Amino acid sequence: MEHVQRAVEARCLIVTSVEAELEAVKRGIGDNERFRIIVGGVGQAAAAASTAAALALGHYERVINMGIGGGFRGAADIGTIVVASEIVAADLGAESADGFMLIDELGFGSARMMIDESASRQVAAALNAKGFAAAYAPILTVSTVTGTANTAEALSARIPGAAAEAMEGYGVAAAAKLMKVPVMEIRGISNAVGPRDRDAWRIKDALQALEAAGAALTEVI
Ligand SMILES: O=C(O)c1cccc(C(=O)CC[C@H]2O[C@@H](n3cnc4c(=O)[nH]cnc43)[C@H](O)[C@@H]2O)c1
Repeated sequence: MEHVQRAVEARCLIVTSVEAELEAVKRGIGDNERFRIIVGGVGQAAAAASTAAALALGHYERVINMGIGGGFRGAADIGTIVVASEIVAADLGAESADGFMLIDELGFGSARMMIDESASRQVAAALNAKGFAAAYAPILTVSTVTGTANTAEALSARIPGAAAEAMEGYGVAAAAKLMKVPVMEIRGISNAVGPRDRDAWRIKDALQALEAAGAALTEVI
């Protein structure tokens, strides 16, 4: 009888913004066919389009948005990792005389995307067990990198407990939701959220954190 050997299908789709992030995650994951990593571009629109296209063309059990991100002071230091407990579109809404209104208040769905809680908690725990500081907390998706203390404070007040911000999570999560696939977001922290100082970004530290997160994924997923 003819023996038919099926190629191992990637079960998990990982979406980064740029090539350097992909390479860092790849170093952590190693030669593991269960994971496929793509560069989805910067910003929610690029990330959503790339993720939706990949999910339409392949079968995946889960999607993970990974990359570097800004950490809120007192919640996530540079070089640490934040695993999202929820993904929040923090600047999607409307301004009013009474303050900012998230899309929930406008009646257009929710700014909050549920994540795969069990797997996310396990990844954070696995990282902490290995000595890498990993918080399990809300990650904000913003269209503009925060560049002032005022905006950092406003975002912290808007979403209590937020530990990090980045620019793609909500877009990836929107595509995953459409395709009914569980989603996660993991960020290696490169900079503090607040007054803009690009020279102070520690990208190497953040990419090393991402590498550790990639390795932890192979133990949990
Ligand atoms: O210059 C490099 O070598 C380099 C290497 C890896 C990544 C980058 C990026 O600039 C990635 C852009 C990506 O970063 C996220 N990000 C990082 N910090 C913040 C922040 O404070 N607020 C919002 N987003 C942040 C974001 O998701 C961008 O897509 C450069």
